[in-house]
Amino acid sequence: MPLRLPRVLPQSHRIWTVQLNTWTPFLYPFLSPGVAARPLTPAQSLLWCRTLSTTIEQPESRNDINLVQSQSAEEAVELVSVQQPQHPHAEYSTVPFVDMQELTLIAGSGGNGCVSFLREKFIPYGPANGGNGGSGGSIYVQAVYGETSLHKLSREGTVRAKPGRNGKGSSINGKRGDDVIIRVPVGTVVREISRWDPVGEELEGLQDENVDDESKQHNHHDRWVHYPRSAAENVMSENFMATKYPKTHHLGASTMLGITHPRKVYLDLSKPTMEPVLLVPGAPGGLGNPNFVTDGRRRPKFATKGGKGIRMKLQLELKILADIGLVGLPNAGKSSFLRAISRRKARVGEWAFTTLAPNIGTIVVDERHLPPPKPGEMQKRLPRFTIADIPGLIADAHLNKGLGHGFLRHIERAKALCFVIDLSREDPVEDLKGLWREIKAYEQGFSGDEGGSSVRGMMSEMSGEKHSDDRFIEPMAETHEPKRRRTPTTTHIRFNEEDGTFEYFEPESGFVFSQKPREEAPRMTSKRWFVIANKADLPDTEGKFVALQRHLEAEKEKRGDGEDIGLIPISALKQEGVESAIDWMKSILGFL
Ligand SMILES: Nc1nc2c(ncn2[C@@H]2O[C@H](COP(=O)(O)OP(=O)(O)OP(=O)(O)O)[C@@H](O)[C@H]2O)c(=O)[nH]1
Ligand SMILES: [Mg+2]
Repeated sequence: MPLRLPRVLPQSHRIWTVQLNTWTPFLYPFLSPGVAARPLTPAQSLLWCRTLSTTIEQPESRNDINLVQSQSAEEAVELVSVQQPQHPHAEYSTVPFVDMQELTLIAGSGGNGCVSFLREKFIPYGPANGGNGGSGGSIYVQAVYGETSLHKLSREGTVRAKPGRNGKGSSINGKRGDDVIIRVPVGTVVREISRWDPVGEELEGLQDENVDDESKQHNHHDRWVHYPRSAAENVMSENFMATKYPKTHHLGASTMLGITHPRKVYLDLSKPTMEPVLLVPGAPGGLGNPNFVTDGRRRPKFATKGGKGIRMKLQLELKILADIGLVGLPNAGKSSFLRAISRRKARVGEWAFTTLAPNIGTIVVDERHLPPPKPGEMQKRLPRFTIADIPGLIADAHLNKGLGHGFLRHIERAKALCFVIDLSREDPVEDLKGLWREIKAYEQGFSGDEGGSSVRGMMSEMSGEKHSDDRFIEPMAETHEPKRRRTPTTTHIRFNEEDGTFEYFEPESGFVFSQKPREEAPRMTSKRWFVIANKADLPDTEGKFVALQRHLEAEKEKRGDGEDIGLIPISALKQEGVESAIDWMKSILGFL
């Protein structure tokens, strides 16, 4: 009878040590060319089975690791190479991550005006009563908590607002087209690339917000109007148009856009926005024939067509907001460290570039148990801070080596940088210097990828600008959905003017939290920073730690401000020393 081998081993019997000479040829034939060509004989298969049944089972906890290690010197040697944690796949977050996205917006076209006359018995030539066309829907953007990536938008490519309906007889005006609100994560920068009038020609004569021109930067907000939704509606309302811009109806949508957005759109949504902010206004509707009645022309037999919706191409760039950013070479143990100090299940692997997208871990500073809120009261949120783990940097990352240094944008606004250094590497001091070189190259906007550099330079120049009305937001909402209501909803998030906090409702838990708005972030090289010397559990790392210590003392001398640069030896794997690392973070962020 042929021997049947189990195809998948049960989880509890995962192999930790194996006798290479018996099963390697079976799984990895290329490792042993002599045996590779031959299939296993039943006797060999039997031997392989027996080997499996006598292997050491995967320990369930770290204590078990120690137990197993202490069994015998020989087994311990074999275990050294395999004692890395094996996290089940289910632990890893699978939410896709997109931090750069281009979008084309198409505002709604206006409905046509109607030609109609009153028809009633005994009134042979009734007056004109054609309704106006409804204006097209506008497109707005709103930054909300609860969104973490631009991936929902990446499915879209083009966002269209609904067109206005045509006017009807009996003076019935056409319905307005529904608006669209694009919801983006807090930390998104919105930048206009180009806009087209409905005929398809690019609009000219628009001035870019140019970083070279310093005077422009300084009073950027004095001259640059970003309309919150209510103001935008006012601007677009018929009365406003009729009184201030009587010819707008005839000039069409591009004139309207020229009024609402005289310059290219540049929005730095580093805080939640109270109201959706206007990106492109819907085109005005056409006028019905009563608008053209004059003394000499009592019964005009014409009306105007609605304007065509304007198009705008945008670039959205997400810069995740975290209080502390982890910077390190691949494999330094950044994700292991994040795992050790927070509940974030970041993927850990013994190969470079395990992390391909940023992970954010949250640390609750004070673990007190807060009593549930009394009826009508809000639950206060415990003080907390966030840490961003980004993919590793390698030397010359700014020349697009490895994953490049683009992920640094996610820690650009962090309050402090935490360098994670691997003590098992040859020269940790040189590693630290290399990381600084990359950070400086990033700050100078130097990038191997041509397209990104100027944008990045521009954005880092402009980051930190304040935006006006950031008070009410809706978290956890659909990325964009047609908005039927005309007034913004204010139930989910409220800005508490007294203590300067945002209070917001978390639908899942039913709790209401409050959070302080973020302060301005310092530039990369002027941020506070400290070093975590990881893998201190490995032998022969003391000398390297001392060398690192000397280097930082010399740096402190150079800086001359007398402030210590933190250097904390830890083992992220064994969770040793991580408490001091957390304390250091707390003190930097002002929690201690
Ligand atoms: N001995 C020892 N190994 C560690 C320690 N911390 C992490 N490691 C191992 O180092 C390897 C890399 O760990 P990761 O946390 O994935 O490193 P990373 O810096 O996130 O790597 P990338 O995501 O590739 O940039 C894994 O095999 C870890 O188990 C430690 O304190 N001691
Ligand atoms: Mg990682």
